[in-house]
Amino acid sequence: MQETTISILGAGAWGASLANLAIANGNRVRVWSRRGSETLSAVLQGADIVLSAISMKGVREVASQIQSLTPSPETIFVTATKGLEPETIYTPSQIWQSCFPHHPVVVLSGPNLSKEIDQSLPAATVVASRVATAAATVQLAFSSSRFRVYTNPDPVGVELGGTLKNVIAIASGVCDGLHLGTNAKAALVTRGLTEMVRIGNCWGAKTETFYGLSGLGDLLATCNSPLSRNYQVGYQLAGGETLAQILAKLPGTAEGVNTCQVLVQLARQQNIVIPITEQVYRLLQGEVTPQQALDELMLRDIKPEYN
Ligand SMILES: NC(=O)C1=CN([C@@H]2O[C@H](COP(=O)(O)OP(=O)(O)OC[C@H]3O[C@@H](n4cnc5c(N)ncnc54)[C@H](OP(=O)(O)O)[C@@H]3O)[C@@H](O)[C@H]2O)C=CC1
Ligand SMILES: O=C(CO)COP(=O)(O)O
Repeated sequence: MQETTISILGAGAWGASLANLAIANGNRVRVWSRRGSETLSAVLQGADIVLSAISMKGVREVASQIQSLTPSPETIFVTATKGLEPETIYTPSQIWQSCFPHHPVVVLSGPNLSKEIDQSLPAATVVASRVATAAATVQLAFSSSRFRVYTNPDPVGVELGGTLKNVIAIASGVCDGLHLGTNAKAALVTRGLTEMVRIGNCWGAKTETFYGLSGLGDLLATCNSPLSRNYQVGYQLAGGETLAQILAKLPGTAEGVNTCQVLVQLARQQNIVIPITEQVYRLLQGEVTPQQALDELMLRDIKPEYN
């Protein structure tokens, strides 16, 4: 296998898992963390691929720092973050691309609960870019018998699948926490996917992308797994804990909490109908109880399934 030099930014759960996958494939891998001893400049030296697994709140800051280091024009930037920037409503790949307009940017996203990947359980993911050769390079660097990597030409669609499903995963945690049953869960996930497509189309994402691994695939994984931090937030809200209590003890980042706020702001500006996301927002704000949110959704005006 061709040896590639990969610099991974962020030594959280997902950064560490991706580093291990890349090392196992024989790549030269360096990991940067703001808490570590190595400088960003040293870790980026000679990198063919710079992969960011930084949580949303740190992406802009780190991308700006790298701008001043003028990386080689061949460097491929890969983003594995699943969130939205509140001030600009940019996705992480849009931030990277705006900071590095002449570099290829690749999105890596899929049903990839890091704890399962750390146990070497099989998983699949998607690497998406407008630059097909860049996606192929990343595919080759990460593909193995336990991690199957597909390419895709719709980066924003792939990225939004991973980002938008986090809000539905919170709702799914509530659904299971209230013991609403399998029919309710199926309805929630299916109508959640409809909301994801509706929002995604505003960004110009392709509808079909949401029916792939990075959309439906990741939706199924996170809506059905207690390993998902977003699911855990919903489950614990259903148990009567406050958001502040839950976040204080949550292991790592639940991006869906901030994503939900950004989506509601966008939907209100652009008249997009996203009732599940609206109810998750109201629940996170403490404006409704889980039972009230459920009643609001069930008692909406009756309508055709598609319109
Ligand atoms: N865990 C998973 O299963 C998966 C996670 N993701 C996505 O990957 C992203 C990271 O998730 P995860 O690793 O689980 O989260 P963690 O909370 O475990 O790690 C977040 C990482 O981001 C770093 N970070 C945050 N803010 C800054 C900043 N301002 N400057 C530098 N570094 C910063 C943290 O550094 P520090 O430790 O110093 O705070 C940490 O290394 C999220 O967007 C998540 O949705 C995607 C797929 C799977
Ligand atoms: O995105 C993920 C799996 O694909 C991880 O989900 P959580 O961030 O909810 O843990």
